[in-house]
Amino acid sequence: MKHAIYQMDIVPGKPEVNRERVEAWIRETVRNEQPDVLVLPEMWTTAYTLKELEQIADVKGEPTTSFLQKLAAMHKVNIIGGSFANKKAGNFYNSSVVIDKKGSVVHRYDKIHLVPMLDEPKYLAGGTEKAKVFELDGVKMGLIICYDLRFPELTRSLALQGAEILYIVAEWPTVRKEHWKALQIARAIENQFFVVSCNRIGHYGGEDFAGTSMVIDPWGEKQKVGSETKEETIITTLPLDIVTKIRKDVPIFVSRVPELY
Ligand SMILES: NC(=O)CCC(=O)C(=O)O
Repeated sequence: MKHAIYQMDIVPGKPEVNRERVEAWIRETVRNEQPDVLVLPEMWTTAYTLKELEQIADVKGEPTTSFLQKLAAMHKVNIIGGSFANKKAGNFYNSSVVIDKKGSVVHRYDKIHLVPMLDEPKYLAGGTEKAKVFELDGVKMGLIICYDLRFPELTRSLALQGAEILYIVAEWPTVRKEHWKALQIARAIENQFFVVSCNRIGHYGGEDFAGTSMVIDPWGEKQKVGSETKEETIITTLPLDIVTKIRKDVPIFVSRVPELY
């Protein structure tokens, strides 16, 4: 399964400009690489311009969802749609969508854990739905958003539902970059799935963002690591057959004794 990850430098508060950039990136990446799955970062339409959300957030997932649906169907490519600020029933959420090659929405997720260090709880409401896996091309997958990475209970639940790939879409600051790297490797090893992350690069609101988007295999080996300083596209093909082999060789899902903890 070939992936293209867009480690994007987001233009703050300019959804139209960011959508134009994403459209051009998708067109070019599909033409050059013919990937099966494209991956975008967290809050890629606006960055963390939380004070401006009333003016620039999506409403009930639009226009971003239709925009991604049109591009997925046109280019026959699956899209892990990163996340975007989204107004629903009077609250703002950090929402993600996943679109398949036909342009159908196969998954929606609102970020459950809001990050205090970037003021999310002041401006956003946390998701209230149980996290679920979804399928693209017959493969079970899970998706979390940035700060969610610190909560192993969430990713374990996705692994127990059968996820073979965990996507992490992020705007993770450089100041905590060692946490970003170590936690992703831990999640891959403890759940024996691939971790594919897409972090933004660049600066906003006094923060530098860490880039270092990663592809980690279920053994914990880094297959690809993005730059810490520049926008780039990371291309990788995941050998999914190793998930079953590793789960057989180190059978943690058989050895668990959840009734004791
Ligand atoms: N956008 C985020 O959720 C950032 C998370 C973060 O900075 C951290 O967990 O540290």
